[in-house]
Amino acid sequence: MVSYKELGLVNSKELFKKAIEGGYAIPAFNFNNLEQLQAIVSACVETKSPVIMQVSSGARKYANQTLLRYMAQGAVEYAKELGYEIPIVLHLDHGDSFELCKSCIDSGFSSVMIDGSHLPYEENVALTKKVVEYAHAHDVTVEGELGVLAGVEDDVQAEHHTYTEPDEVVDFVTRTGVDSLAISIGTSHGAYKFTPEQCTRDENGVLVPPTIRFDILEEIEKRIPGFPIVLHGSSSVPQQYVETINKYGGKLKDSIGIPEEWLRRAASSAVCKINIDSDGRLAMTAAVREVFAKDPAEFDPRKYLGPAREELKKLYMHKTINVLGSAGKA
Ligand SMILES: O=C(CO)COP(=O)(O)O
Ligand SMILES: O=C[C@H](O)COP(=O)(O)O
Ligand SMILES: [Zn+2]
Ligand SMILES: [Zn+2]
Repeated sequence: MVSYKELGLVNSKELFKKAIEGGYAIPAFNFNNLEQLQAIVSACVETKSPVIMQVSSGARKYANQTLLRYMAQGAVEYAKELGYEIPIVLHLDHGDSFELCKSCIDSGFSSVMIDGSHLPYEENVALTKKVVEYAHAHDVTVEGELGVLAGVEDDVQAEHHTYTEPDEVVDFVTRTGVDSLAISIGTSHGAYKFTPEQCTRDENGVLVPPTIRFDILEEIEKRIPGFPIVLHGSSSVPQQYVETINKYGGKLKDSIGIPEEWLRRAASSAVCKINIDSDGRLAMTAAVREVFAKDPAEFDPRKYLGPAREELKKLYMHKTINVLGSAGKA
């Protein structure tokens, strides 16, 4: 049993409070390996941004929960070495059971998500409340979810969005005691958020997706003013990465994300945590493919993971400065 406090990590409470007051959002970046961790920390130190480093079920399977926890502990020291102390939250992304949340809390996570959004409402309330009781006894913050995002979410595949029902949010947050609420307003996980048929084209022929449901976000904000809202599925799928990947042998078709202006708009409201994973995957893949295409004789992993890490750092700096507004807030 180890408390995150001994590891120099923080929970999300203060960060969310400041983010709502300041009209910006805290980045929540997923990590699975060393290069991603280095990119996250160095980007956020350089831009002086607080950060949430999150661990998905895929990451736990790939890299091992214990190793990832030690890496996050190392991140705190690494930031100091780089010359600036930033608040770092270690968060469980899409936790699916009480046992998993408990094991993360017991091993030093400072924040957990319990995603009961696929369950019937009363079961979601009961499960979330149980996690909150355990987490709060350890000063760990909890994110719950209402509404289901379309697309693949962990092992659950939903064909259509089930938008968050604004009428449910007051009951859910008061009965569960959650610290933040993830909502479904039309974003989705992965690099294929919209089909080209759902989009229109602007004067340059660039695909513009249909809008997300800001009206639902506004309704939710009216019901629970000042309560921290979380947006999942918030990658923008930068087209330059898609082009680079396809130029160097990749086959990504019709990859469309959430325009960054929309995320800026969300960040200036009660949305105070924005989850970005796919954009990082695209940045790394583009960089690796470019090295492989230009220098097929290369076989030192540092020679392709190094450029991937650099590209990822650039992407994350851009997100904190130009999209979320969290730069300078640490
Ligand atoms: O929501 C996410 C992680 O929980 C990530 O979303 P993206 O797939 O849009 O990056
Ligand atoms: O929400 C999903 C995240 O993007 C992580 O997905 P993953 O389980 O494939 O790591
Ligand atoms: Zn969910
Ligand atoms: Zn998610």
